[in-house]
Amino acid sequence: MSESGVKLTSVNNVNLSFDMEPEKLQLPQIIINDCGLLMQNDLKGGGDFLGTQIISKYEKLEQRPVAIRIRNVVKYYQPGVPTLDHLNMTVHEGTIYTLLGSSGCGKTTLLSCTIGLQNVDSGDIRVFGCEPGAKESGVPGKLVGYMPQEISLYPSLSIQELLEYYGMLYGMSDDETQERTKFLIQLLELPVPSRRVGTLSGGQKRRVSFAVSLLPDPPLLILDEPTVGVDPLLRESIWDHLVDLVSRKKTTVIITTHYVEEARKSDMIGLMRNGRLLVEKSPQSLLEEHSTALLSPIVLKLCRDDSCMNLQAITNNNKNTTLNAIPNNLSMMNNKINFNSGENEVLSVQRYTRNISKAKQTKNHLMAMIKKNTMLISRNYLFLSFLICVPAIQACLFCLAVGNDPKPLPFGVVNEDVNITHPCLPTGEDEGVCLIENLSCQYIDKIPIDHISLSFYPSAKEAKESLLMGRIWGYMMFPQNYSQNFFLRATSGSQFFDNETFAGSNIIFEMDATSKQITATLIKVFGDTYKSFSQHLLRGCGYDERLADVPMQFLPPVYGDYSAGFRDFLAPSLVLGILFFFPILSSSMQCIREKKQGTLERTEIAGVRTWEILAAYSVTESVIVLLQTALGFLIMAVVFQISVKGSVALVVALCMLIGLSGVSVGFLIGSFCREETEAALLSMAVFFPNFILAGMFWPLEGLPRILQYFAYVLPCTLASDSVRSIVNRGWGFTHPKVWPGFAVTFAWIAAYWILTLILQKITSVRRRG
Ligand SMILES: Nc1ncnc2c1ncn2[C@@H]1O[C@H](COP(=O)(O)OP(=O)(O)OP(=O)(O)O)[C@@H](O)[C@H]1O
Repeated sequence: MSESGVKLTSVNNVNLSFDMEPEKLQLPQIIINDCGLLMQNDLKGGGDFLGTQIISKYEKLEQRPVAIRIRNVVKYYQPGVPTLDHLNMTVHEGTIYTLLGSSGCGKTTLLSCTIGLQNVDSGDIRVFGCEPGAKESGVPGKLVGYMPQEISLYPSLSIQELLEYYGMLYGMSDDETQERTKFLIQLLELPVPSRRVGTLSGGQKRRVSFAVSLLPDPPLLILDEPTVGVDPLLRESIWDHLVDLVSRKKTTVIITTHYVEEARKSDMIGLMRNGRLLVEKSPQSLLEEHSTALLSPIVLKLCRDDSCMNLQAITNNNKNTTLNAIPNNLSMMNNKINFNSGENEVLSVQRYTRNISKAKQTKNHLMAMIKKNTMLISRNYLFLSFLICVPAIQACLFCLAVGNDPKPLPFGVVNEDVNITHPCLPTGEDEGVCLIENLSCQYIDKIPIDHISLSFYPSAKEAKESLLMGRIWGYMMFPQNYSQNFFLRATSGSQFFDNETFAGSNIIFEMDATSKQITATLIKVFGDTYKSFSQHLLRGCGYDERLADVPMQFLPPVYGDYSAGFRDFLAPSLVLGILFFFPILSSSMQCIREKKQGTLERTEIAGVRTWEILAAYSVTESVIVLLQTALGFLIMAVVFQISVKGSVALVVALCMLIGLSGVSVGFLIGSFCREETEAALLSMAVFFPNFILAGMFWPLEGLPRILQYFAYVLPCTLASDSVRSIVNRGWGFTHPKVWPGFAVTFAWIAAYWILTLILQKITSVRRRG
């Protein structure tokens, strides 16, 4: 400004000059400069604004204690392209600091670094004298209210529930929360508090988001574009409220906006461009310096000046220097001028720290999140019932489909022992009668027709053709004179009999053995049939039927039943496997949903730690796992008659532990996946090797030796062994086959938690670094 008036001159063809005294600048003037800048000087309404009263306020402002001090901060997302470029900024206590700047200039990044969500590559940030993110800094935490640019709210909660949730997180009493809610609803003209956030308009959602940041009445408010989508009247009242907060409570506010003129109500304006602060001045001094009543032309001019200076610098430097040596132009100049507030008192965080014990804080956080999780889950009735019933449905389907004897199996018969035109007639029981003719018919008669469906063929050639065509699983052939040969063989005692008799007394089988289960079933059925046929023959002919027995005696089993099927082996571990899988999926999805909708970050900004989030989710998921376990075992007991021989409580405890293990894996997956599909694929990739190798489907002894060692370290192997031991053998916790299942699952949960916390730490350091 020249002594004679306002004279703005800039470089590179931007020539602005007002050759008149300031007091003459009373009438609106429009000046179009060389850069096409439109400037309006309307000091009619702005006269008071530029008065001495305001200037003296600014002078006072600089003497106030410093709430936020940012020095020489550099931050890169991409190497070589600084998002924050040696940025300096000072925010005094009880002031509104407006950050202006074009889209992408780094405002949000600067705010994130200020509240400790991101770290900087170099430089120093102090908030109330502490490094943000440091222990006891209170930032992120209860000292800061942050309104992110995105909505970041739970759509299925009502406004009331949402404010109650954040109230609890911030350790507010119920009365306090109610009072603040009432006030904020009135101030921000929010809809009725029972309205769900998901049903609100974009502008209403933003106001709710604003209300959340104002709720705890923190000493520091960081608001990223709070007035976007808000009508002018409401915008006015929001600003009035901020001004009131600042003057009454000495709240410090940093706000970003694209509505430049809003910034008039702030105490300080910081104009950012390309990661640098071009100017840090009060709106009044800016208006006065540029002799205009509007801020937008000043912002435009400063940006253009900066562009022009950069261009000039590049041109000059092209001649004799490298690009790196280009000075920071306006920002450097401004930084030198404005950042001399080193002597100011720096606010101490102790001033704001309320004496609240760590335990009480953790309790508040846990209670709030458990309540919120319960509300979110219970809101979606359909999904909840699906979640609870799915393991039981899966177990039912498995029990129905797996482990039953395959039947009836089509099988061929070629009987050369009898006249084919007169195949076997039913022999009946003929108990006590020694029938030694048509023995083949007696054998066929003993075959259980519900298991084997017989088809008769005139010759082996035709039966084989049918077998090759896949119409039958095999055929049996009784050779000619089978009855005589068999009788001779059976009655020869210790005498030798010729090879012809031996061969002629065998039933010949030829089969398709591609299915192990079917082949095993057929061999067992035909073996059992032979035994009952022999016993019948021996009995009828006056011999001891025990001669038909294999000379081995099997005592009754100590555990289980010789007739038990595959289902009895599979069912307990199957339920365990399903209870492991579903929590992996649901918790990884929830984690990603919270990340994507920004609510996880918002919860962290409220000072909640990762382990608390994990613990709260574990509690709500445990209730679901409990219901899933109860329903799964109830259906298995009632429908499939699988009884639990041991302690039901022990089975439930192990199932819950496995469910928690699933929740923890889910969180681990959710921590490093960005999309739901990635998480779903990874969940399956984690689950299936576990399911297959953990001896859930097939005995571990069936695995190659080297895989067996590997299988023992998997999370579900010993647990599955344990659950089988409890259900089928009735063993107690102290049995060496039972407690390791609990111990290993517990150890795995601890390992998942540690890994998740480490991962969170790394990602947050990377996010910050
Ligand atoms: N996580 C990230 N990874 C990589 N680049 C990022 C990331 N976040 C922001 N950026 C980039 O950093 C620059 C500054 O972004 P930032 O969000 O801070 O700008 P802004 O001034 O807040 O913009 P707007 O006014 O549009 O919100 C942009 O170029 C943006 O693309």
